[in-house]
Amino acid sequence: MTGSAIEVRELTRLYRRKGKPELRALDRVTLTVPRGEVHGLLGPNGAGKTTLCRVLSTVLLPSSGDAAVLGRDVVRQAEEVKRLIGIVFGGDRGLYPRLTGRQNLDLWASLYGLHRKARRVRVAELLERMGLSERAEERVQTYSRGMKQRLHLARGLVCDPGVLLLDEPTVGMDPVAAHDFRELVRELRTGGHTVLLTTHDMAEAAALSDRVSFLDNGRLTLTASPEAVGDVVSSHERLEVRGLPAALRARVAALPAVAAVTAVDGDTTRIETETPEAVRAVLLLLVEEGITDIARTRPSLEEVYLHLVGDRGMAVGG
Ligand SMILES: Nc1ncnc2c1ncn2[C@@H]1O[C@H](COP(=O)(O)OP(=O)(O)OP(=O)(O)O)[C@@H](O)[C@H]1O
Repeated sequence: MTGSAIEVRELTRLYRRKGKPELRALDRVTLTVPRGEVHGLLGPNGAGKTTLCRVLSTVLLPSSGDAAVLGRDVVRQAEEVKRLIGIVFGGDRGLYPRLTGRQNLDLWASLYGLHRKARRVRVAELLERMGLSERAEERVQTYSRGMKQRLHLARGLVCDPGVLLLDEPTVGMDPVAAHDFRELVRELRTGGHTVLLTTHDMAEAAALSDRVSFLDNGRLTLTASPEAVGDVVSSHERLEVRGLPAALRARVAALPAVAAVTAVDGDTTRIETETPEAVRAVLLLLVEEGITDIARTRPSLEEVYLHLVGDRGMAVGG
């Protein structure tokens, strides 16, 4: 395979389930992430993001297709791949709560075969970088979620990996902790690391990523720069109209490229459109019918994301 950081070709992963048909968690996924890129992998719950991370980190075997990290095949060269990647999961998984922050990192570094002296230096350096030095001698169970997550990131960086897999790293964090964490990811990118960031937070992906991909039901539906995602956003608009009679509501809903017409409250109707022409057509019709109480707004990134993935994406932001 090529010199890309991550190269995935026609990757399929099935899960066998008792008494049910096999579940296709990844369905012929093809993705190339060049070295030094922060790549956002977006998708609703169950889209297959974690499965892809697991295959890349050699924990799960592909059912078919290929995946390589820094040119090493995840199946045939699994041991090499393990040394080239760092994995950071959201939540509490993988930390020992009764050990201190320093002990956790030291343990991890010893698993990577770092000797005592090198370990001490590396662990101190990472604690400092993550802003955890002051609390390093305290048990992890006393840490806030944001601190745990920074410790996770430090753990992922112990072996100075070329490729970092961040799986929902800011899930459950308060906004300040999430902001600080994102700053760290930006620093990593400046330092030349390649990052695959899985998230269902579209705004986070857009803020951090050079490119983003959308995974839905195991299929990769789109890979684009966040700016291009912005184009998707700007082609969607939302009108909020007061006093729209039911008969007129039905006529609006029947116009081409009108995505949704929903009641917001007793008197307000929300009309979502997918093209600039649709906005014009709706406005013309409303004005013709004497309806003038209309507000135009842009949907949030999350809302566009919902459009892309449908109601399977209802857990967005959750
Ligand atoms: N060990 C397993 N056995 C059977 N099905 C599984 C297993 N692990 C995951 N799945 C299923 O595979 C699909 C993809 O799951 P995966 O965890 O990769 O999604 P995800 O995008 O990471 O979701 P989330 O955002 O909820 O973490 C889901 O339908 C899930 O229920």
